[in-house]
Amino acid sequence: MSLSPADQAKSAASARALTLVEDGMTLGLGTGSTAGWFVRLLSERIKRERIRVTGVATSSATVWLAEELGVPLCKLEDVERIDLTVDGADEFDANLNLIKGGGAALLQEKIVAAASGRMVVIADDSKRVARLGAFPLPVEIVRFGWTSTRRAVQELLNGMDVEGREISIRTGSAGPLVTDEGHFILDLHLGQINDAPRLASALNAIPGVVESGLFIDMASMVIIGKTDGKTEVIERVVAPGTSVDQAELMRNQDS
Ligand SMILES: O=C(CO)[C@H](O)[C@H](O)COP(=O)(O)O
Repeated sequence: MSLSPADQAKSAASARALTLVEDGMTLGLGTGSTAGWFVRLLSERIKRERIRVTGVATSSATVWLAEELGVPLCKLEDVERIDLTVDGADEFDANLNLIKGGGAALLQEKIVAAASGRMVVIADDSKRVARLGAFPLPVEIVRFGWTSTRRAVQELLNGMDVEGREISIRTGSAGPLVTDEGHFILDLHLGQINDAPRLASALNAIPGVVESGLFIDMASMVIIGKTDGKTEVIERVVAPGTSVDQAELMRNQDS
């Protein structure tokens, strides 16, 4: 079967991430088309090599996919720790900070990533940016009083170093889209975010905001799949959670 260039890139990144998987691991399974590739390749490896791994899914969509492909799952509440999470991203920058949530799964994705020893992002080159923000930033909010929360987010943006300030409510087939956790999503059209850590903290301080799609200092590695099947790895050498200023990043190119 010949793959489209986009799928070639996603599958190359996923195959490289699969080499990090060891027998006996508990794995966080991300959401989206790239993470879907990882789940498919993982299922093939489980069947081929009979490795015993357990997945923790980050969305109902990933639960369905993993179940269909025979990848064993457990709930996050039933495990003490996740060894490795592999997930996609909507944008990543040179500090390995991310925008996630294009697939509306940012809340479970962030909880799973935070519970993981290591978060590895798989992506193609289109997700690499000099500054985060061209992709609308998803912010998950509770439904109660959501228009007040939107106003509070708007007021916050007025004092933030961003390029644009438009906010939209994400819609599904019948009004506002409801996430797996029963919330709404605001999409913040910011163009460019000049201080992502500050914006992430400020958003989380607003009552009614559950989480934003800014993943700051959470990823330890980004694997970039190329359309020719090669990969590039960007790795954070220091432990996740250390400040960006201290983070030294190492690049290595596959041949
Ligand atoms: O954050 C996500 C879902 O909430 C996805 O990881 C992100 O949207 C990337 O998806 P894709 O791999 O399909 O481009």
